[in-house]
Amino acid sequence: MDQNNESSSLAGVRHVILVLSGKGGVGKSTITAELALALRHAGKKVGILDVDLCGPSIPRMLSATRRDVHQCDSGWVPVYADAEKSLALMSVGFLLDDPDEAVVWRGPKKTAMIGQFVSDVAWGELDVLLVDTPPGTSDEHLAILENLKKLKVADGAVLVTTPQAVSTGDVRREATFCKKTGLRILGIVENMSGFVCPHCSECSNIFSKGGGEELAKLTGCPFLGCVPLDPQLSASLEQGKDFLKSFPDSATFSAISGITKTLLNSLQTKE
Ligand SMILES: Nc1ncnc2c1ncn2[C@@H]1O[C@H](COP(=O)(O)OP(=O)(O)OP(=O)(O)O)[C@@H](O)[C@H]1O
Ligand code: SF4
Repeated sequence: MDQNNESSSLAGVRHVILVLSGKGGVGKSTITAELALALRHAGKKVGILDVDLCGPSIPRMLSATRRDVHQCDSGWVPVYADAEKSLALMSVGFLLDDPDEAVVWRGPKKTAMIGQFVSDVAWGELDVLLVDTPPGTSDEHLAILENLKKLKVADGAVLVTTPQAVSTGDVRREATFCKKTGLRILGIVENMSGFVCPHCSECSNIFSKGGGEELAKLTGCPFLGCVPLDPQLSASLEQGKDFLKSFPDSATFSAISGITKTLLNSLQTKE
């Protein structure tokens, strides 16, 4: 990370990674949450900034709903998802009176909120800050990128796709967005890649496979790996439980750990 941001609230953050997808519902928040948990298991201090203002799902997935954000001298104190304070979260979900309330804001209000998230959250020392974004390329994307670019702190993006999404072009548009805005693509994750049977743990490819790898080849970006569609993973997220802790012998655990290791290596080679 460029140390041009010494006085900013991100001064103690070593790496900032945006998690992007072309389409909604492909598992961007799931991958963000699982990457954060895997990094924490690897001994890293992690933060998640949820800029999906209209559909903030990070608080629920990490069992942190109905928590309040407090002020300190250096800004907003993030909500910690664990007692050790190694997983810090900030989301508009913490600022709403009712977490199910719909956020219906125009562009300028969203831009101002994201500006405040970047300048006012007292993250402290973090190894990695993951930024969960809405699908596509919206006001939120432009606002977060503009703010991060001013501070020269964005390491790059992880693109999440499903095996078949490459044919729709949405995710290719997302890759073009990264290229146009000068955001490095750290890698592509293929999510919902095969289905893990809840009874026998066998993984079957119900859709086509290989869309993520194909996209990586098309765009010249690294391929980070595949995460299967695993009912135990969605159940854990619904209940705000740490899947990686509950299912350490599963193929999904190995997949998420492998992706996290590759991502960490790519950050280290950049340092
Ligand atoms: N690998 C997976 N295995 C099982 N369920 C998954 C997996 N990935 C995502 N899901 C489930 O799919 C749903 C959508 O996932 P998620 O909210 O992460 O998508 P998203 O791309 O962030 O959506 P949005 O467009 O709303 O931001 C959730 O219910 C989640 O639990
Ligand atoms: S073995 Fe096949 S049919 Fe039987 S539970 Fe597993 S996936 Fe389903």
